[in-house]
Amino acid sequence: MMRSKLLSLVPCATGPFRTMSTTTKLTTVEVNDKTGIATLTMNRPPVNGLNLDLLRDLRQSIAEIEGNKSRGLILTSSNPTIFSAGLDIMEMYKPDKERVRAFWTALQDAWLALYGSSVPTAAAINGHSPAGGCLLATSCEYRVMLPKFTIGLNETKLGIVAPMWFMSSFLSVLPRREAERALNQGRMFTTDEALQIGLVDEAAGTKEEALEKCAQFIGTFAKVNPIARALTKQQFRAAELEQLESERAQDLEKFLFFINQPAVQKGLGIYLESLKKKAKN
Ligand SMILES: CCCCCCCC/C=C\C/C=C/C(=O)SCCNC(=O)CCNC(=O)[C@H](O)C(C)(C)COP(=O)(O)OP(=O)(O)OC[C@H]1O[C@@H](n2cnc3c(N)ncnc32)[C@H](O)[C@@H]1OP(=O)(O)O
Repeated sequence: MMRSKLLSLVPCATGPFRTMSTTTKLTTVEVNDKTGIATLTMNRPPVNGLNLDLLRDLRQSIAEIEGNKSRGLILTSSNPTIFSAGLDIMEMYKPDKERVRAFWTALQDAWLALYGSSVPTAAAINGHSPAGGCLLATSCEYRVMLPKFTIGLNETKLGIVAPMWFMSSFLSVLPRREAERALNQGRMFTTDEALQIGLVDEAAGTKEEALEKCAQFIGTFAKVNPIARALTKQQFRAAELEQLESERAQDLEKFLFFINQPAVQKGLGIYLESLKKKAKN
């Protein structure tokens, strides 16, 4: 994919300074040359639905951030009210056989890249973050969320089951008892509830404040040996990463089998209709 490079002047909390910015249609990477922190912004209107292209783009941007020696990665959204609406249901509803395989493989790749990233990661959750959106946020090491939005793994409410590795990310943030209950209920948490339970680490009043708090978190590693930090993080996350790495073919087949069940297709169709009806009103 062609990626246009440009240098731009952007305002930020500590004043305007130069950032190196790489833009594709679906994500933007901006590296602040003072802090060395990269901001990875999802930009797929209307709701940052995670489709094949966005997932591939995310993975490519994560690799680029690791390759350019950034000091950390902040994941956020260009949409002022939606971090990500999760997986694009259109990829799973009446799917094309080859595309849906590529889609799930791209999701596995994106998760492995983000959860296993060697750089410190934080999510500035500047909007709603259901299901796959929550997966991305909980794959990061730190979360800062803006008020009056919701976050959670709501899969059971859609009649689908969050795979084990979705649960792994959730479990790396929440105590097992809370995680199990929330997943079984398909519960969406408000910002206040998420803060209270520990699903997010901090609340912020504005996106700028959220980005600043994420940068402060990444700054806490300034005096830590980066190789020791990265290896320590990898050791913590190795079991979950290895599990998906070793079972990804079976995971794909399980997904395909599940998603092709007539009852699941029917449920997704009804859910899509309800979303579209709501959007019209
Ligand atoms: C035994 C083991 C078996 C293992 C099998 C594994 C199977 C597991 C498979 C998958 C796991 C699934 C993970 C997911 O992420 S599923 C997606 C879940 N997401 C949601 O439920 C969110 C749905 N969306 C919303 O709640 C809202 O849209 C919102 C809060 C994000 C934003 O609200 P608002 O700003 O009011 O926008 P609209 O609702 O009006 O939406 C605008 C537009 O976008 C469409 N849309 C919204 N979300 C999605 C989506 N996730 N996918 C596709 N399209 C979406 C919506 O329909 C509107 O469209 P329009 O009418 O054409 O404009």
